[in-house]
Amino acid sequence: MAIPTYTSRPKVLIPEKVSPDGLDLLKDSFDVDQKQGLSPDELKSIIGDYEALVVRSETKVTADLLKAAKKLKVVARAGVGVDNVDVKTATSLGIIVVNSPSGNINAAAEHTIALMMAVARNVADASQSIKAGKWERSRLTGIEAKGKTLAIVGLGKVGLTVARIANGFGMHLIAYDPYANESLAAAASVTLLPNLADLLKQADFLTLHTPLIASTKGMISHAELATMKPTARILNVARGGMIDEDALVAALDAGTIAGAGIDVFTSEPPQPDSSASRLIAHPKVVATPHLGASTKEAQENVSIDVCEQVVSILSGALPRSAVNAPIILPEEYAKLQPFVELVEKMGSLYTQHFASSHSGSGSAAFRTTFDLTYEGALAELGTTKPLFAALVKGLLSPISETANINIVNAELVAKERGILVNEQRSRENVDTLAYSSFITLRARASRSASQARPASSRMPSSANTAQAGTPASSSTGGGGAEAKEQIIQGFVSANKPFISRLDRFEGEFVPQGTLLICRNFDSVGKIGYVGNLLGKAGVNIRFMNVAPLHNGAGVEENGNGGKEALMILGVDGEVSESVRRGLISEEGALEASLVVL
Ligand SMILES: NC(=O)C1=CN([C@@H]2O[C@H](COP(=O)(O)OP(=O)(O)OC[C@H]3O[C@@H](n4cnc5c(N)ncnc54)[C@H](O)[C@@H]3O)[C@@H](O)[C@H]2O)C=CC1
Ligand SMILES: O=C(O)C(=O)COP(=O)(O)O
Repeated sequence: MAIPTYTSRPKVLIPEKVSPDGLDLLKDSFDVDQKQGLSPDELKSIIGDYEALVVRSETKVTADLLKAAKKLKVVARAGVGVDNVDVKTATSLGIIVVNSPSGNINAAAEHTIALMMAVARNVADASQSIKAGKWERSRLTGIEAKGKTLAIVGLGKVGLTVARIANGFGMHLIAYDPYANESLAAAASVTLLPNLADLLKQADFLTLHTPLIASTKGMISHAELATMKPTARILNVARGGMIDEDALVAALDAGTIAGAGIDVFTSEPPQPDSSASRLIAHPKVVATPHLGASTKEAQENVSIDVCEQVVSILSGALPRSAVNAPIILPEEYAKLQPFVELVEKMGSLYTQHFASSHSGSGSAAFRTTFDLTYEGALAELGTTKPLFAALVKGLLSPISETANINIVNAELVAKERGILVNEQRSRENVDTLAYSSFITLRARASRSASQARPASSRMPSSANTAQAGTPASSSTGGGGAEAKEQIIQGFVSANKPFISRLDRFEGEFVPQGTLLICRNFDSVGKIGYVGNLLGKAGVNIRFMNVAPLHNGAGVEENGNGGKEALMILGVDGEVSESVRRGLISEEGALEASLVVL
């Protein structure tokens, strides 16, 4: 991701109660709007103004909402579960979803223990009874945790923390989790069982700590409850949909389950007459309104955790806990950042300079294969995902409105557009060059004669290379019908990207601003001719570089012995199509293309 540029301060929307500790981190650089109680329609109507959205579990971040969020770069979930976020749609739109995977673990585990003890000792019932002026010691006799079997489904972060606390109570601990870490389980004195059925039979207390996913949705229903001891008590501080609420109410009514402590429901807040409401109302149930993460400490943790990540993302850096993006170590990303800019420029230069000869943007009919070779120190890097994303972004940004391409969606977008990229690492040539790393982009477009198109079709308007009567096979931009290899090479020096080779021509230039790239025979008067014409058109030349042929490759000479070269002009002011065309003449250039980088 290149560092984003904003015309005004980016805006962050907080539609739920999030601890101010994290929000303070945002306020220095961003406009932070806290707007609680918005309806889905109200949220949708304003989301288009925001670069970041920070939510907890109440806000439903649907596909509909995300599609209306034209500027959104990040959805930050101040908590663990992202089941209220349509991560798939966010991914396809290039929106990063981050969460706080460990900020509220302890709070959720302690709340589970609180519910377990409340259910074991009838705490809620006893409290209501005494407040009503009763003194019911006999009816409210409870059971002890010590010596009982606590059965844990999902031995992840919360499940293990519950196990460690329960171990101190002298409970017997068993768990079912096909993906659990065996040594962590053993260290917490938990015996892992191979299946759920065995676990359910032995449970005095059953507690659920998995995410709500296809394999856990409705995992405890009539059949499962029927296999449990009638004295068993059930706890759920994970997600509502994992227990069939109607089945649990029926088992509590029938006395085949003794009690339950429930924090999470299928509808939150519960709709009147819903299965969630019936469960909450049941006398054998201790219910809390999704309070697992609601401690001062946990809210501070998750708020700071996700707000730091929002700051990173909006500043062009990588988050540490992205749900839908590969994690890259910050130090590795820092090394890559200047090359990210270079590769994006190379991609954009390719599309603008070469695309007129074959659709470099990789439409279905013009499949182009790109080889990106990283040489030198870059060859040692662990990941090159940001470079891949930068190439896809660079290739497409001159011709597509969907500029929001990043490491989250680059692969998907490339696949959709038929862009094939092979990445290679090489240590060749390093010692012969002054800079320690450089990158070569080779593009091979293959198309059949039947796929040849009129010059105007699928052409980016800026990809305006034209030619002046020389053999097409030796051009740098426009070309004949045959598939050819095009090369762009670049390097970074003092954190600044440079292009060092453009096809058969070698010469350094900074890929920045508006450039006129002219191919011509290097002979007296050319520069004067071009300069004069641009001057008359009010176009100021900022710099000019001449790039001769690379290693004498494909030398062509005009009748007067003039060799081919590229003239690269950095210009200020608008270069009209007629001015560009005017550069192409006997006295001027053979080709001229205008690129904006
Ligand atoms: N009520 C609340 O306020 C809170 C609820 N939570 C919820 O608690 C749950 C657990 O959170 P963490 O422990 O942080 O997650 P985690 O990802 O660390 O652990 C989940 C565990 O479930 C296991 N698992 C996955 N599929 C399974 C299956 N089919 N059968 C058995 N085990 C399976 C995984 O292997 C993993 O070990 C999540 O649903 C989270 O949203 C977390 C914090 C607060
Ligand atoms: O972190 C989680 O998964 C939670 O369920 C906490 O939800 P909350 O942020 O309290 O709405």
